[in-house]
Amino acid sequence: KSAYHRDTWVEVDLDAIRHNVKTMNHHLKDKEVMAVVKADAYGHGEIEVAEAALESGATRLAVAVLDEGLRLRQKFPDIPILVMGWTDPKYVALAAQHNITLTTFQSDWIKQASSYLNDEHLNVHLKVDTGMGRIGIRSVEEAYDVIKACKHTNIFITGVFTHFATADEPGNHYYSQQIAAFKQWLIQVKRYLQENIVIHIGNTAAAMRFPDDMFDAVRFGIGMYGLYPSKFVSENVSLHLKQAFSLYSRLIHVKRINKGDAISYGKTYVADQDEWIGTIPIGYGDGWIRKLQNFQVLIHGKKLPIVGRICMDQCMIRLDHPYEIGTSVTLIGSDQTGVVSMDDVADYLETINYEIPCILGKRIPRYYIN
Ligand SMILES: Cc1ncc(COP(=O)(O)O)c(CNc2conc2O)c1O
Repeated sequence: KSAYHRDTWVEVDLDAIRHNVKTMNHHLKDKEVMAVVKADAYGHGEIEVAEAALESGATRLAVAVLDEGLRLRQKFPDIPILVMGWTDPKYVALAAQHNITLTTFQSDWIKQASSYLNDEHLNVHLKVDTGMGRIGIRSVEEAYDVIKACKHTNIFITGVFTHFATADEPGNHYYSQQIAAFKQWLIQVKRYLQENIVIHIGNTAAAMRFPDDMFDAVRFGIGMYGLYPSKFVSENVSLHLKQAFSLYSRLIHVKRINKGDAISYGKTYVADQDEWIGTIPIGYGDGWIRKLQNFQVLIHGKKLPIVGRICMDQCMIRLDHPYEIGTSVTLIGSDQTGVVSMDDVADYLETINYEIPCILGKRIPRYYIN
C-alpha cells in the first residue's frame, strides 16, 4: 500500500469525484461530461480519477499530452480520449494505432501528419481560438485550409472546440463575444464538416454558469476535483462540490526551545519566549514550497504556524503544547473542528487552487479512499 516509508501522504476521496461528476451530469441534463484528467488528473492520479469519473457518468476523457492518452488507453480500451494540446506530427501513427483523438489547427500540420500515416485512420478535433489566444484557428479561411488539407487523407475531423479565457470571472462580456464568434464560425464551416461531429466549448466555469450554452459536451476539470474555478463562481453558482484532495503528515520530533533560540536556515525565526516546536517530514522537495513559511497547519483542529525556513524535506511548526511523536498533522483538508482548504493554500501563495495539487510532487504518495 505505501509507496514510501514516510508519514506524509495525500488522500483522494473517490466518492467526492463521483459526487462531482454526477452533480455536473445532472446540471447539464443531456450533454456529455468529458473528464479532464491531464497533469495526472490535476495531481490527483489519472487512472483512479478517470475510473471514478467514467463509472459516474463521464463518457469521454481529455488530456494535454499524447503520453497521458496512451497510458489511459491501456486501462480504458473503448473510451474516447482527446489530446487537447499540440502533438508533433511524427507521432500521429502512434496516436492512430491507439485510437487517440488529437487536436489540429494548422493546415501544414495536416500535410505533415498525413505523410506519417500509412493506412491508419486518425481522428482529430479542430480547435478554434475565439479569444483564448493560445492555440487554434482564428478565421474561417484557416478552417477551410485545414478542412481542404484533410481531403484525400486518412485524417478525419470528428469534433470542433473552443476554450474560454474569462468564464470564471464576473460579467459575461468577453464570454459572450467568444461564444458569438464561435457560433458565427460554425455557421460558415459546419456544412463542410461531417454530420455527427461533437462540439464542445465549455470548461467547469462555463458549464456551471451557462449549462444551456454548452453544445454537446463539457470539458470538466477543476470542478470534478471539488474545487471551484474562482471565488466568483463559488459564490454565484449553487452547485455543491466536494473537495477530493487532502494532505497529511505526522510529527517526527517535538522539542522545547528557550527564548532567543533560532529555528532553521538563516535563523529567520528566533523564539521570543520559551515554546514547543514540532518537525514534520515535508518540504519544498515535495512541492511544499518555501513561500509557505508562516502559513499554518492543523493539529487536533488547531491552526499552528509554520516557523522558520521550509527545508527541502522538513519544516517546523510552533506548537501550543507538547504532542506525541506521530501525532497527525493536516496540511490540506479538515480535522475535528478545523479546515485548511485548497483555496486557503492558494490564497496564501497568491495563486489559484488549480496549481496546488499539481505542484505537490510524486514523493508524496496518493492513497484512494472509497
Ligand atoms: C482546453 C481546456 N479545456 C478544458 C479545461 C478544463 O478547465 P477547468 O479545469 O477550468 O474545468 C482546460 C484546463 N486548462 C487549464 C487549467 O489550468 N490551466 C489550464 O491551461 C483546458 O485547457
